[in-house]
Amino acid sequence: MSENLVYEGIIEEIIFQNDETGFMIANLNTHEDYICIKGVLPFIKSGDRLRVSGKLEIHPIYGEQLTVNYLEHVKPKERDELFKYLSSGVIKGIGEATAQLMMQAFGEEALEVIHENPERLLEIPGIGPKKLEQIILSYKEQYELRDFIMYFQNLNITVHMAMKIYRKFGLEAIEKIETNPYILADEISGIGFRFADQIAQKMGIESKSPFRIASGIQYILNREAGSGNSFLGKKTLCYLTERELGIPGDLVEQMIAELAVKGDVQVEQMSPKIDHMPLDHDENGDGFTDLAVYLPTLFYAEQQVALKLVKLMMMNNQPPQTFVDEFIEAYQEERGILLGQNQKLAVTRVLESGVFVITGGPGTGKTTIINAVISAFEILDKKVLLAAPTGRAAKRMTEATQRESKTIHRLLEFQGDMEFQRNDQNPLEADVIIIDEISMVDILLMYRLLDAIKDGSHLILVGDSDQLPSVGPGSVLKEILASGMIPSVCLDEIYRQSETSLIAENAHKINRGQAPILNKKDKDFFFISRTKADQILKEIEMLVTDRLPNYYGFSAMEDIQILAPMKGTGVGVDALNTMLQSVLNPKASEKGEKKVGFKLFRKGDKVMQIKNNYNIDWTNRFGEEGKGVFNGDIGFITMIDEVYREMTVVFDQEKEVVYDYASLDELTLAYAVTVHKSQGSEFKVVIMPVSYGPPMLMSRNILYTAITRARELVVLVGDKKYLNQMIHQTHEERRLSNLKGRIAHFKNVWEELSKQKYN
Ligand SMILES: Nc1ncnc2c1ncn2[C@@H]1O[C@H](COP(=O)(O)OP(=O)(O)OP(=O)(O)O)[C@@H](O)[C@H]1O
Repeated sequence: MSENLVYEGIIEEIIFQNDETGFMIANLNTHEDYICIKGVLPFIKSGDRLRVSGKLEIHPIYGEQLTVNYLEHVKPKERDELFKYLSSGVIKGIGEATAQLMMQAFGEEALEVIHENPERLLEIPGIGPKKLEQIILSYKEQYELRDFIMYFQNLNITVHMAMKIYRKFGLEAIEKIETNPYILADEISGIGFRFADQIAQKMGIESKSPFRIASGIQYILNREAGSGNSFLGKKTLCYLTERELGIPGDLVEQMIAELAVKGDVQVEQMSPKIDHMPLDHDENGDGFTDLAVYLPTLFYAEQQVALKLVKLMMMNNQPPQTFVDEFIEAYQEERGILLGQNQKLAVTRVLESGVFVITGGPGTGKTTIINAVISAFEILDKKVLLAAPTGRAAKRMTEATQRESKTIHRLLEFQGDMEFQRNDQNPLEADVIIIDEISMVDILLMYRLLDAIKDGSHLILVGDSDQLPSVGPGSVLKEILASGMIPSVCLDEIYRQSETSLIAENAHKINRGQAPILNKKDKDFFFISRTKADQILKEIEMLVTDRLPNYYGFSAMEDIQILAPMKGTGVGVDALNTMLQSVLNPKASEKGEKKVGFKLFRKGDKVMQIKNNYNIDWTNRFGEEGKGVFNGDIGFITMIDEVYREMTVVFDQEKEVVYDYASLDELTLAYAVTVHKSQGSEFKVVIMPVSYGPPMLMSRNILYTAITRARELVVLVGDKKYLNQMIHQTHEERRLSNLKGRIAHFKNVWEELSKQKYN
């Protein structure tokens, strides 16, 4: 191993620099020699004097290079050097003439003056208050920000992340973090509690410190929100925090009370009617338990969603019944169809309701009703807007209605960082808003949507309540339906007639607990019996690499999606991805690769974004730019760049996104994905292994969601015993939220108030 070498010199030439990552290659003039240095060297400029240490390595093309592991700025030594430095333009606002005057006025103390008494610069002719401000700012950037980043580098925080911290807190960040490193977890997306905890340990923060406990509680509530829960019972919260932090429970309980007083959590009596974790039951086991603890954002969102739904429901203008009857007649004639009983009811009631929910499985006519409703409102001269939670769902809606449909984020003019241009101050200019795939909308997005809808508008929510719930917290669609307060129609008759398709029919059968029709000649629903994991894997490999592309013409990469109920196990997503990557995109010398933990990415791989990133930039081939890649978006790796430490992914064949290596944890291989992650997407072909797994994941809900993702073909590979198990396992994931209760509460309050008004 080569030893650490130290050099001092002036940066003569910058060969390469990436501002985002801080990575740089430069020539250092040591007066005796030129050394090529490289590494993460943020904010270095030509003319800087540095002391660097690192190891010498031989690059096959560029020869000797020093990989820097430590860097220190050294003040320019000689008068000449100082003048050269000041006049180089490194500090904005100081050019050659000003540098000359500064040297005359302050001599070798010139830099100290900028640093310690910058107002003395006003003595120099040509420097007024405005220029002084510019000089101070640029100097800060040159020196302080550089030291700031070095400070974070020592804590293993990347330049990218350090800049995020700087943008949030400014230079005071260091002081703040030294007082309470957990603010990083609270305030900076991308830094979780565990990482902040490691930093805290490095800094010697005590395990029972109040910051640690407070941050731990917020962490648990956030983690639970990530699994769908809007709140936690206090006992469960105490237990989980105690276990995570390894501290006594009474300290946690005390901190919950303190946080509640400060408004950092919201606490309310838990209703006996809502779901509980086992721990939340009281000793008598009668189900009436202690307190529900919410993160304030979730509490507020739940309250506001309930309130706004009730408001919209209570305020609306009804069209005359004659219009509705005549419209239905005309629509049926125009389309050459006879609407079913429930379909007619849906159209009629949508027109007279402020909020209306249309649910139904595949092929039950949801899109047909959306189209009818749009026509009716347009005849009534109402402005209609359409949206769906994902890009794919919005695209499908556009195709089905021949009208523009946007993602909800776009509709609300998303600005990044959970900021939306459309809100109660600047509501959507529409009389009617129709949202498809509502089962995917979580409570936070629902709140943002409702916030931007004017009182008196019509809101129509369309979806399939048998799909899995949203990835984010809450169970919006199910709770709205369960409240029994918001008008809705469930379409239950299948209209999709097809000689060859069994997908919709089987989906409905499965939903009723009946066995699906399998393996009929010339149909689109197959089951291949294999019992052992390696046989299932082999069969899937053959289908993807040979039979489906060669005999049916499906593209293995674009058309076929493998869905699996779980990640682990012999036929889980991880095992499938390893196998499929090796056969569909094998290693080759010209393909770049990047390993992140256990994950290996290779140029050409199919990948999926696994969390919402509202701030990441994309560009497309038309030069358009935008922000945001969302949980479940699928794309392909087109470039892995070791020098820039970046990976480029193209989503939807057009949106190009560049990922810094530091954010590769937002991606995963996607030859196979979990059924949960596939929600809201559709694929031509779905293949699913059906094998042993935990009962929670071997459920009807998962099977139903998986097969309803397929447009043209479903192939299940596995053991019939487990297929039957899935059809009969109706246990659903339990989510802690109380939208239902709040809707009922606000409706009662509204009715009471209305009565008082008229008495
Ligand atoms: N009353 C009806 N009479 C005849 N055909 C109908 C009727 N309602 C719907 N259809 C037809 O049934 C098919 C499925 O309807 P539609 O696409 O509206 O259902 P969907 O619930 O939106 O389905 P999916 O959710 O699977 O997209 C379409 O071809 C549609 O034209």
